[in-house]
Amino acid sequence: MVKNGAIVIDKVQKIFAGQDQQAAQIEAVHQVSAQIKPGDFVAIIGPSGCGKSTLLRMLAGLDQPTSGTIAVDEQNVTGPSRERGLVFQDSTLYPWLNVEQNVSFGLKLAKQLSKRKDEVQEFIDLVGLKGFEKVYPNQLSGGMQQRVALARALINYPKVLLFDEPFGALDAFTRMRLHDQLIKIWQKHKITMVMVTHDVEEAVYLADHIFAMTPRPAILKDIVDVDLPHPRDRNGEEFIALKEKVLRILNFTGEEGNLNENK
Ligand SMILES: Nc1ncnc2c1ncn2[C@@H]1O[C@H](COP(=O)(O)OP(=O)(O)OP(=O)(O)O)[C@@H](O)[C@H]1O
Repeated sequence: MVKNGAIVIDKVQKIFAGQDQQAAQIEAVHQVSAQIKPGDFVAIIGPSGCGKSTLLRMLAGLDQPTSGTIAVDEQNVTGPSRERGLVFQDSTLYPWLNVEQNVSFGLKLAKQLSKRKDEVQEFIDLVGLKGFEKVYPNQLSGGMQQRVALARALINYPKVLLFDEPFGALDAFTRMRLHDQLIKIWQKHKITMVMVTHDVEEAVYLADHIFAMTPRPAILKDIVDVDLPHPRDRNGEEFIALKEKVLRILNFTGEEGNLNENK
């Protein structure tokens, strides 16, 4: 199978209507243009409420730009597609289905389960959940639930995987383990990854390119390239210098409230 996953974002703007006629419109994303090459890992970082999730939702096809276009492999994104997998912070697993059933749910809907049953186990193994096939979501830790969500997205062989703070609710130790697992999966499957995160260290640890956004409306302020081999040393000089560079671009001075909602 030919895997691409090239993304072209062209002058994308998103304006939300106010709640009623008197309420002001909200411009969440302003004229963002960028190109993401197949197999790149991009992190989108910016202040809370700046418009990161809105941009990601438009990449997913869950929202449409007010103006501008987004294309994946030269096809305009007009709605959700199995070729663009999604993993959110609170990935909702079906509580009445066990791990195996959650991962295979999409295959069952597409009537492909009997043909591709072996792959269900393959992806459960890939995310490190061997032995947990019959366990239900309420018996899993948050990190394990996120890995089920990842396996569920991966089984569709997406060209692009979109993440909205997938590890935001996890403790630091679990998050670091999942970072390493995700990098291995990314290297094996060569999927284009786009991850919204608040965490500068997470961005520098995972991404090839970091899109630094301004406070709302999100404008692409700068792109920081991270040219360090994996696995990256979080305490390495270059790593720390890159973290500082991103923080400088985001104008983070260390003062309280600096990375919080701006308006
Ligand atoms: N459906 C909507 N209708 C109206 N306004 C919206 C809608 N979705 C988002 N917004 C507004 O757009 C702005 C950007 O929101 P968005 O969720 O994209 O920010 P974010 O950068 O992802 O924030 P955070 O990091 O806190 O999750 C916010 O002011 C938000 O209130």
